[in-house]
Amino acid sequence: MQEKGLLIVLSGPSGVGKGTVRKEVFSQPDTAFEYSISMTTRAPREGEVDGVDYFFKSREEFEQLIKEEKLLEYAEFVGNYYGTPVDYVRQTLDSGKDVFLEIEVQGARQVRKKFPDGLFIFLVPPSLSELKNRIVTRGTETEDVINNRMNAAREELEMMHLYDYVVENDQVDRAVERINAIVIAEHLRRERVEPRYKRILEVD
Ligand SMILES: Nc1ncnc2c1ncn2[C@@H]1O[C@H](COP(=O)(O)OP(=O)(O)OP(=O)(O)O)[C@@H](O)[C@H]1O
Ligand SMILES: Nc1nc2c(ncn2[C@@H]2O[C@H](COP(=O)(O)O)[C@@H](O)[C@H]2O)c(=O)[nH]1
Repeated sequence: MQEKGLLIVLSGPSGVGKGTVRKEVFSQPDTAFEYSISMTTRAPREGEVDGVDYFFKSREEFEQLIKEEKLLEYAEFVGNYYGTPVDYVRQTLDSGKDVFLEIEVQGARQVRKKFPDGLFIFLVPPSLSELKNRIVTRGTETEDVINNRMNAAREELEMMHLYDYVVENDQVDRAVERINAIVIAEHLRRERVEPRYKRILEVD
């Protein structure tokens, strides 16, 4: 029987660098994870592409997806819906590949209930002031939205004890190294060799 893949959930407060770290993980040529593209009702930011960054949906379309139980989890975050397509995640895990979700904390809690054996990683900033600095510097949010996201961040940081690992995003490359090391260790703990390392065991 095909061994199932590992569900890896990267979460943390808005602006901590989840998207940046995730993009760096996926820019590595030997990455062994499949990224699950989320659905959202948020308007695309400059440069964002439908089907690459998100599947952009109207509120009506999103609520229909909820009704049809097409989402593994969903949450309303600072006025917009975000959710993970369930069929993609289940099919990819069943094919033996690891799936990587980058989602906020309410959604991560829902996933934990459905996938208690998933690997849950919480990304933290070096400090709250650095977190604010990162959201402000990104330049994508209005002052009101920044304040709402900072208020949400304080509550979200209190959830870090619910995760398997906490990773500080002081520098992107260091955070990526830590995440890769955690995934390798988790595969070994579960007595599986991560697919990208199987070649080392191949006999010449
Ligand atoms: N280690 C880091 N050091 C300095 N700046 C960083 C670091 N990681 C990310 N950033 C910057 O912080 C800003 C926020 O990063 P990013 O958009 O990846 O955060 P996020 O957690 O995905 O946010 P959101 O949850 O709002 O989508 C970006 O401008 C990014 O370039
Ligand atoms: N619960 C979910 N949260 C998600 C999903 N996809 C992204 N996100 C998170 O939403 C916030 C805001 O994202 P932004 O792109 O508007 O800055 C951020 O924390 C994302 O990680 C999802 O499918 N489910």
